[in-house]
Amino acid sequence: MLDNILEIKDLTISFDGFKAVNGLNTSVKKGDIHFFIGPNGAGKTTLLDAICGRVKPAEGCIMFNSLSDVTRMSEHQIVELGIGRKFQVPSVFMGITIYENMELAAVKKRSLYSSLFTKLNKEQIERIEDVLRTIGLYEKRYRTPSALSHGEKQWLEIGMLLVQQPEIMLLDEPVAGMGRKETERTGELLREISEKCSVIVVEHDMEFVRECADRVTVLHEGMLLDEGNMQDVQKNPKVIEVYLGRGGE
Ligand SMILES: Nc1ncnc2c1ncn2[C@@H]1O[C@H](COP(=O)(O)OP(=O)(O)OP(=O)(O)O)[C@@H](O)[C@H]1O
Repeated sequence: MLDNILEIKDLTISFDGFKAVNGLNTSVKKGDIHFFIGPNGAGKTTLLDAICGRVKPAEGCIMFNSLSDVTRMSEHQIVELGIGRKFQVPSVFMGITIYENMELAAVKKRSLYSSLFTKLNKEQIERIEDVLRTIGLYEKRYRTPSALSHGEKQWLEIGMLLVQQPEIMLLDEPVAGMGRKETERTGELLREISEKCSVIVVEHDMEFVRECADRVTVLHEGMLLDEGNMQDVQKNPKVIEVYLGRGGE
């Protein structure tokens, strides 16, 4: 369907015969903030790994814009296609300024070596400044990232993805370690981002999911347990059981 940016069809991912994702069918709509939730080991991170090409499935496909099956593409090709991922492990360079980090990210599609010797054009400079304002770091742009709070560092990483103008942004627990205020600000940021780009989030913070999600998919043992808006999903007895059964919320 045209309003789906991503369609996951019969996806199975095995590790030595163990199915971390098992016959999954779901889709992500253009412009949605779509959360994947579920207890530990449900297969959420493995799914993100498959979308960005880190792992290859045993079966099934992941269609981007109904045209390209990303499971047949390399990680690099998937980035080129417009799917960007923020990992939990930080990827900012601490020894250069926030602005320089953004510059590198803006030309990242080339090699790091050529990035260092490429002058940015006017459009790229404007884009960097726009993104710096969006993530609230414009005033601090000439400082190094070490001066930033935990939340601000996360926003910088989100900004470094955003400046590459992806069509889908994949975020793995973006609010882990943040306080309430920073979490709320992250929610507002994702809302703003979703006007231009679909956002897929793996998350354990249920309050954040409630505040932010357009749509939620609940995974359990690699399979789809429920899907819909958070209000309905959290009432589903099967969903309550898998969370309570594991000492979750
Ligand atoms: N490279 C791997 N080799 C073997 N097993 C793996 C590998 N990666 C993940 N698994 C297993 O697949 C299952 C799903 O893992 P995954 O990390 O996707 O779960 P998750 O839902 O992201 O969990 P969490 O919320 O704890 O991060 C787990 O049982 C995990 O041990």
